[in-house]
This record gives sequence, C-alpha cells and structure tokens, in this order.
Amino acid sequence: MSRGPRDDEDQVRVRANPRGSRPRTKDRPRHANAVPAQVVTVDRGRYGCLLGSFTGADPAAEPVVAMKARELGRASVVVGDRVELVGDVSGSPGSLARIVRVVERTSVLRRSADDNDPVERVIVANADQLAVVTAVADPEPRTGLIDRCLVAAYDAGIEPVIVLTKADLADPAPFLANFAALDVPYLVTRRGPGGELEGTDGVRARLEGRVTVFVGHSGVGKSTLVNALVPTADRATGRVNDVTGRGRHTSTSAVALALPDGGWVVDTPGIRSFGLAHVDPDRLLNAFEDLAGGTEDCPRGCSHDEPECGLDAWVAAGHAGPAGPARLESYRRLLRSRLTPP
Ligand SMILES: Nc1nc2c(ncn2[C@@H]2O[C@H](COP(=O)(O)OP(=O)(O)OP(=O)(O)O)[C@@H](O)[C@H]2O)c(=O)[nH]1
Ligand SMILES: [Zn+2]
Repeated sequence: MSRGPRDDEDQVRVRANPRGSRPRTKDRPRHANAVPAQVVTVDRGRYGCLLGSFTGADPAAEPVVAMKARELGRASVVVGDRVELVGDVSGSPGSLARIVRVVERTSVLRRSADDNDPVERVIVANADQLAVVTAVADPEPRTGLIDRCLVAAYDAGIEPVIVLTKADLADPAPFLANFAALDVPYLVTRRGPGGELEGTDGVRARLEGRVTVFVGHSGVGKSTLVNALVPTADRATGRVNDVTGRGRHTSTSAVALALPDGGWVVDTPGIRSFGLAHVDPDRLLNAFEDLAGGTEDCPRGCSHDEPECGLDAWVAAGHAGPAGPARLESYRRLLRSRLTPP
C-alpha cells in the first residue's frame, strides 16, 4: 500500500487505453523547441539533466532539474538516458523543466532484487562498460558477484572489466586465477604507504572516452576510487563494519560523473545482490566462454545440470583450465538459482 497517488493515476490511464499500454508516438504533441539533454542524477521523480549529451555536454555545467511529462506515462527514465526537455531549461534555482521524450537506448543494464523477482530495475542506460569493483580483502572477495555481473554485462552488450581494490591487504593473484581462462580485462588498485591510492592511472586509461558503470558490494572501496578519479565527486566513503566485515550503505543513488580526461563514471550504490531474473537461462553460458566449448557432447536439450551433461567430462579433462571445476560449479549455481522458486 505504499503506492502514491501518481502511480494510481498512471495505472488507471494505462488500463483505460484500449490500444495498448503506451501512448502511441504519433499521438504525442510535437515539441519543436525541445532541447537534448542527458540524465545524470535521479532523485524521487526529479531528474538532473545536462544539456547536450555525455559527449557534447559541458560537465562543469549545473544540471537542469526536470520532471517527467505526463505524456511519458510509466516509461522509465534512468541515469544515462538521452532525453528531450521543454519548459524552463535555464537551470536557475527553483526552475523545473519537463522531459518529453526518451531517446532509444543503445544499452540497458538491468538487475532484479533477486533471481525470481519479476520486477527488474534498469540501473543505467547507454553505458558501454561495466566495472565490477571487488576488494582483494576486507570484505573477503567472492566470485559470485563477478559471475553475475559478467552475465548481466554480456546480456546487455556492455563490456565488462574487473577492478580489484585493496591489493595492499592481500595478493590479488589467487582470486584472479578464478577468471584466468576468461578474456576479461582487470585492473588492480591499492593504498600506498603514504595513504594515496595507487593504480589509478591504469583505471583512468581504461575509462577514457567511455561511459562506465561502477558496481560493487558495499565497502569495497568504490567511492574511494571514484573520488580519486573525479576529484570533484565528493562521494561519501564509509568504514567497513568491524563486526560484519561489510560496509555501511553510504552512497544512496546512482550518479553520472564526468572524468577530467573525457568519459563518464556512473557510480551506483553498494549492492547486496545482483539478481538475474531477466536473463534467459540459455544465455547464461555466454558469460562462461571457458565452458562453452564443452557442451558439444551434451544430449539434446541438456540443462547442463544433469548427469549426462558433457561439461563434467570436459572440465575433468582440463579443457577449462585449473579454475574449470569452480567455474562449472559457479555456472550451475546460477542455473539453479534461476530455476528454484525462493
Ligand atoms: N587498505 C585499503 N583500504 C581501502 C582501500 N580503498 C578503500 N579503502 C577503505 O575501505 C573502506 C570502504 O571504502 P569506501 O570507498 O567507502 O567503499 P564503498 O565501496 O564506496 O562503500 P559504499 O559507499 O558503502 O558503497 C574505507 O575505510 C576506505 O578507506 C585500499 O585500496 N586499501
Ligand atoms: Zn550439458
């Protein structure tokens, strides 16, 4: 019963439309004077938009605050969306523009709260790279989030990159060995003896000219890294809880930040899980390219999680490398999490 009056209104309007769930394009009023912009923040129905686009906008400009025009109905607007604005686009204090159009997205990164949650959320639109930030220690790294992010990235047509932080606390090599058979690039950062962050040059080079979404569990040092990359970002950094080893949830909403050398970082709040309810199980294997060659001897219609599956023998023969057995287990865990009701 937490639904607000706006939502009810939208629902009624949608049901009352006999032609379908969305207003048809040609029914929309034309907005000859609409100006292009790109969404950089979303906060309770208010969208911060930079006039121009990620490539053309002045990153130093103050975002224009806008709301969704009624004619957009229930269409979602997320960080990274290219939009068109009408009304007061001056950006002066108290002004409010209206978003009248969302330009077709080049990519859509989604996740669901859990693997069986039919409600998927779009995290960001129009990104071209997904950086999965994982600490080498504190909190202890797990392969699960990376596996899941790889699935989501390949599904969205976004290039993944692994960023390992806190390499001053432990050797990253053993953890990286899990992904050695994959073609996924990785970067390593650490805190130096003087307290400064090292390895950021490599990260900067990787991000230049791209729109990169940063995803990670809370406390991995994501905000610390983003602050080093974007000095004006001022992202809140927290402390890892001594008892649970997890971070506090210090950042609360996704935000797009311009990199000084070109390119954008979309920082997202620390997450607990990365649900994949929206991904077709048949497509999971795309994120496990080191296993994909092992399905040739499978029976027709193999679920890849049954005794006759060819993957076991293939992995046992060493074709997927030393990490093969762990990768197969990880793949099957994902398969099962998709098939079993909560
Ligand atoms: N030893 C070490 N500590 C680090 C490093 N990077 C960050 N930290 C510390 O790790 C803790 C968590 O860092 P944050 O940057 O707040 O982590 P976060 O991932 O942004 O966490 P949320 O804001 O909760 O999403 C802070 O105490 C940081 O000082 C590093 O490279 N090495
Ligand atoms: Zn199989």
